[in-house]
Amino acid sequence: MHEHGETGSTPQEAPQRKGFMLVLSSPSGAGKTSLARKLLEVESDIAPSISVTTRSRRPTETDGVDYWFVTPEQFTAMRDRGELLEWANVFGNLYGTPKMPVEQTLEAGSDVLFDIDWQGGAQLRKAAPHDVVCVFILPPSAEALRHRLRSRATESPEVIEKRLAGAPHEIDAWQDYQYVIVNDDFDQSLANLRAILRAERLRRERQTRLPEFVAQLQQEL
Ligand SMILES: Nc1ncnc2c1ncn2[C@@H]1O[C@H](COP(=O)(O)OP(=O)(O)OP(=O)(O)O)[C@@H](O)[C@H]1O
Ligand SMILES: Nc1nc2c(ncn2[C@@H]2O[C@H](COP(=O)(O)O)[C@@H](O)[C@H]2O)c(=O)[nH]1
Repeated sequence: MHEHGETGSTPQEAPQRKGFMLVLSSPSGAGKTSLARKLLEVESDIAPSISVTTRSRRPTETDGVDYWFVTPEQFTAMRDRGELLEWANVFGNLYGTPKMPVEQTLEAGSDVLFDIDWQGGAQLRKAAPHDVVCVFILPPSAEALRHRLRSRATESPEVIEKRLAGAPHEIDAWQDYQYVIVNDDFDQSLANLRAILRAERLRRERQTRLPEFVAQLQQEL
């Protein structure tokens, strides 16, 4: 039975949330970018962190949407000015997270979604252990990973083989992540990711108005 409004008491303001950082990492080609894109389409109150990178832009990518594409000099200058929340060298290119947009989104009470490697995940966990939720995405098999990376064909065959060769080492990080999703069926993986997001939003410590709400509730009873 829906009891709301039946007592005649004044409806109270809904408790508000504290935003958190949702980090997706995986070996290259496991599907984290596809899952991240879809999650942003179907969920609200979550914004992507747009990284800066020195990697060349793929034809399918847009500057300022997928990444901010910068020169090594621009990257180093940003890093040295302390403008990056984390950064790493991944497969010979530099990648980093601009600090200010993340801080602004969190302060506004929304969540931030990161598609970053294990080195970045470790740096964020160290900087803000209570505000980071880490999800590791695994491929269902070695063959599936090879197939996904090769058929995506966004890199040269040499770079694809380099990324595949690095996969066992990247996978080593899986035990540092709170959640693990084996990305076999895409829709199921998305549903699991949405379940994580929903549950993490309900954590007591993220519902910032709960103490007042509960105190008022107890007073009125
Ligand atoms: N569950 C899935 N089943 C089949 N194909 C998938 C699945 N998830 C993603 N893919 C495909 O696998 C390829 C790699 O996915 P994606 O680019 O999202 O990987 P990634 O983890 O972000 O890789 P990278 O780290 O290299 O950026 C894409 O072509 C994508 O469409
Ligand atoms: N530590 C960081 N890693 C990042 C960041 N942005 C992306 N990445 C990771 O790099 C690899 C390769 O990405 P690709 O787009 O070239 O395929 C992948 O694991 C990304 O998650 C970042 O800002 N920091």
